[in-house]
Amino acid sequence: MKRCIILMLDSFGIGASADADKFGDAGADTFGHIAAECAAGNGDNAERSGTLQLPNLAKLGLAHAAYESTGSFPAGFGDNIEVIGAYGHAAELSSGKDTPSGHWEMAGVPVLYDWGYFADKTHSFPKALTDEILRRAGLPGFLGNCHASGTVILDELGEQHMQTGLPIFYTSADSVFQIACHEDTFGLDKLYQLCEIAREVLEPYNIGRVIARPFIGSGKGQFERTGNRHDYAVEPPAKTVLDKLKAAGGNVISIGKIADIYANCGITAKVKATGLAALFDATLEQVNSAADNSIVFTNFVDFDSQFGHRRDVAGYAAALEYFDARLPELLAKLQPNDLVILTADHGCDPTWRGTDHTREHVPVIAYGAGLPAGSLGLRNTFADIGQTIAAYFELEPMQYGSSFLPR
Ligand SMILES: O=P(O)(O)O[C@H]1O[C@H](CO)[C@@H](O)[C@H]1O
Ligand SMILES: [Mn+2]
Ligand SMILES: [Mn+2]
Repeated sequence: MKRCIILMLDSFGIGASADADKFGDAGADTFGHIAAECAAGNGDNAERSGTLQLPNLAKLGLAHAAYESTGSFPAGFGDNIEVIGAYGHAAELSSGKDTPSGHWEMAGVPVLYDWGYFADKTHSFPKALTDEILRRAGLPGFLGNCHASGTVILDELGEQHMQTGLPIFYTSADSVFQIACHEDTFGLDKLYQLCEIAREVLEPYNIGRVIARPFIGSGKGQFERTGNRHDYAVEPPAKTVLDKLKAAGGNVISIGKIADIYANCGITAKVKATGLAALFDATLEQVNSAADNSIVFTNFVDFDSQFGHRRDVAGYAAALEYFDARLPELLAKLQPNDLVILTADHGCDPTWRGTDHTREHVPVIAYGAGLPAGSLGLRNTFADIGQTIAAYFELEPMQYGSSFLPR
């Protein structure tokens, strides 16, 4: 029986990579800075306090991977534990530090071209673009037209949106066109239709994702984004290891955002879940039932969207501790030959300036399938994971990456 369980901790970087300076991210370290802030007493909230405690992740090799990435153990972690997993840190080959690039590269397909970006912080979108979207949607105008944090812009423009019915268009340092609309006053279906129009009109602009950002609430300070977020990604530029397993008759079970991020390519089943707890529950359920030749692939988006982009150190720490506490439940469900991979798609250091992603190494933790415990060292591309998965399922090798599975 062969099953691979991929746990993608969205944004959980473990230290700046050699090329981080090109992104303004030299010194960023999502894991290290969260641990340092917690140890300094700056990571307390209603749910947690004090030093960051991740005993189960550390046992798999997470802290050792961070040590090899940065040259020091994160505060509160050390060499005083027996590591049972194979652990490494991987640099990104793709030119961007965005979610699709990180996910596709992990699955064997780095993005070596540049995405289109809306670089201007204000008046971000070309008039011809927004005119065409509005014309096709039959709307008289729009709000926003800037770089923004998706929660801050709701406080700024949410009420005006409810009064006027005009959608909020915004972007960020990522290759994204985001549309925020109220679920009740604008309507969810109308928002999805608008996003589909935008996806079409954006074709020549080479933008990675259009994202529907529905929200609810009555006014400033009350608005909340809902789990009905939907990402409209372009398709990966080549076949990923997911496509290859699907073509070979295997199962690829998406939990959470995975199917959206791969534009449904290589996916055979989709499970929706919102929030860290529900995503973890859904993962356990699928690990219970997944057949031979399956990938169970979960994106834990909250680390990124709720805490990394929100620059919420305590929230990020609490979420990590929650994930860590539940990890033994997953390990207890594994079949003898199952392979667990724990990784991330980029960093999003909550102590860093701004609200964008950070260019970092990601953890490469592999456990099971007869892999010996110990260091996998620096991996030059996230695609080493995809190549490993291809080797595990005895699929034809991917173009990029080297497998770390013992032969
Ligand atoms: O601030 P919010 O809307 O969460 O946006 C974040 O989420 C988007 C997709 O990752 C990026 O554009 C990033 O800036
Ligand atoms: Mn991401
Ligand atoms: Mn993000």
